[in-house]
Amino acid sequence: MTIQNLGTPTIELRNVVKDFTAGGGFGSRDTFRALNNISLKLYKGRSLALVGESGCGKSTCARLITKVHSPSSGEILFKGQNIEELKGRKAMLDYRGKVQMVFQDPFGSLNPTHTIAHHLTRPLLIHNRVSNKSEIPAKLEELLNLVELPSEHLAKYPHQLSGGQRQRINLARAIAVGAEVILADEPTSMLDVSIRLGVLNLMQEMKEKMDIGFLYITHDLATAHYIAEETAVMYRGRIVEWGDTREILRNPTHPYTRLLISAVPDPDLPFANLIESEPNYSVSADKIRALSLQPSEKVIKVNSNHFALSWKEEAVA
Ligand SMILES: Nc1ncnc2c1ncn2[C@@H]1O[C@H](COP(=O)(O)OP(=O)(O)OP(=O)(O)O)[C@@H](O)[C@H]1O
Repeated sequence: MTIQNLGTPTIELRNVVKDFTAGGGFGSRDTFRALNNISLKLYKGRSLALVGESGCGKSTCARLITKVHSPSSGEILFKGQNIEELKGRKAMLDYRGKVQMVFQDPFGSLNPTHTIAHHLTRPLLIHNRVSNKSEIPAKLEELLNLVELPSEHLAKYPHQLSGGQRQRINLARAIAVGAEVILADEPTSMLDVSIRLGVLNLMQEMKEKMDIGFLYITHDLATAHYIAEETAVMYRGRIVEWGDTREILRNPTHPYTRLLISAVPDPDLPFANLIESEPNYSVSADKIRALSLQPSEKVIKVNSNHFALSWKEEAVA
């Protein structure tokens, strides 16, 4: 499917800027620009990977989408409607049900004193996902089935499950409230390497079978190709390269993306085969970071769905 005929995005960010203000001494106030002119689109049944190192602004994007913060300027649209216009308890409950977050620490978002059944029953009731309480047991079984866990887990407590199983419960909870979009913030980075792929595969299935759209937030470009058709590479509050994930991996164009790829430690990763030329980037990482900071609004079109912000080439040479 080409990007042109995907319909209205479920979530769209248009030229979003986020400034944080910190109180300085003697009443002065410092402003820090965490997001600088961010535009992106998330479609149902597709994934967008938001990739970048710590502090680049990935989680701030998610916090703006979930209305924890408001943008300083720019717009965030849900199915074409500016989310700033969502007012009232019902509209907010509806939006919060449809736009769900899954966090890095699968234990942190579960209450150790409650069973898995309790964790899944509450959202079903709060978001009116069952018309009668008698429907709950079947619904709980269905949810566990969807995330490929045996129904015996319903009676267990979070500490009795593995990290991967707990993350599956968090995904089940998002399904329980009727999520159309899941903002998954480093969802596998605290899991053992051996079970990461299983969770990514489950997200892939949720995307394909339930038409859920994912914003997959990660510092690890190597995992983006598992579930994300598209990728946006962020550096210090800006998206420096974006478009088709395989195109970006095959032909990384912005020096910062090349730096990220050259930092992937494992040459045996399947995605390493996607890079046609060895990204033997001999310039220093500090130099690339410095040049990536130089403001540029000029966009290089690499192909129909692959773009990069321009940079001063002589600064890399
Ligand atoms: N509420 C806040 N007040 C002030 N600064 C903030 C606030 N939230 C985030 N920041 C700053 O904005 C920048 C981006 O933070 P953010 O958490 O979005 O980064 P990130 O890419 O998600 O990093 P990580 O992968 O470490 O979570 C950081 O420099 C952070 O210190």
